[in-house]
Amino acid sequence: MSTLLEVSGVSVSFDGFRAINNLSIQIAEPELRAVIGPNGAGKTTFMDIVTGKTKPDEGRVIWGDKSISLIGMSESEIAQVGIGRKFQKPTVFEAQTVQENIVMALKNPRGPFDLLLGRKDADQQDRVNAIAEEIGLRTVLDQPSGVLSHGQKQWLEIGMLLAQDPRLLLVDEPAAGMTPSEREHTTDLLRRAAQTRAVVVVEHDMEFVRRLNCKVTVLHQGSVLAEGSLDHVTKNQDVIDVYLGR
Ligand SMILES: Nc1ncnc2c1ncn2[C@@H]1O[C@H](COP(=O)(O)OP(=O)(O)OP(=O)(O)O)[C@@H](O)[C@H]1O
Repeated sequence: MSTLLEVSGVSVSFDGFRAINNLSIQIAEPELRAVIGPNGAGKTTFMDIVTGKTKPDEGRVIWGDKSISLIGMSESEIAQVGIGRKFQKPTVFEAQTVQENIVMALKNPRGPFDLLLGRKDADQQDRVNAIAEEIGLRTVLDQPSGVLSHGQKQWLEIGMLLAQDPRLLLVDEPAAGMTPSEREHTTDLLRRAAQTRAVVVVEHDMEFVRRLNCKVTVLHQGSVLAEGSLDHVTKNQDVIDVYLGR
């Protein structure tokens, strides 16, 4: 396991308010990490900084084996180095089938060179099938995405991100609005995805975080308040005071 992402001493202020305050977080590859914390702790802003949406006032964001700085890179450049982000609301193309949605998202869809080189449609279909299998939507590949349940749409969007083959996947509150069995499927899916890549999940639902069974980072006022196993951080008195005890 080596460090994939190193956020170090990062601060950012909005109109004089320090939303992120000397934040340092390291994510390994592969790793599954949960980020929790009270409203306004800076969880979304942390993801905004990693994806280039928000530029920090100070600090370093270092990526990959070559230790490149993500600061100064555009959002699309950052996506291209291998960082995918799933927002809370699913944004699948509802009129398109599950199959078509996954094909559209594939990193290297079949192009003119495939024809020249004699690569077959079957390669692409194998990839679509593998992703559909991984997200549990193999049996609904031909259905329009609009008819899927909320949970299925979330999985499809995760599948579309996996089709991009990211090295780091950032996932914002995946369990929101899901039924208990959909949550269970989602934890299994994320745990599987994190066997070969880094997956960072922001989530408020403690039962969901427990099922993820991974290292947890607790943010508070833009800094790391505690880090370790869920049992370790939930015993921390500061965490109880600012988050769990409320
Ligand atoms: N663009 C912005 N302009 C001004 N203030 C902002 C902006 N983005 C975030 N903030 C403030 O920064 C702080 C951290 O916000 P952030 O959304 O990162 O917290 P969060 O931990 O994701 O909260 P939640 O759990 O409610 O989603 C909040 O006080 C928020 O109001």
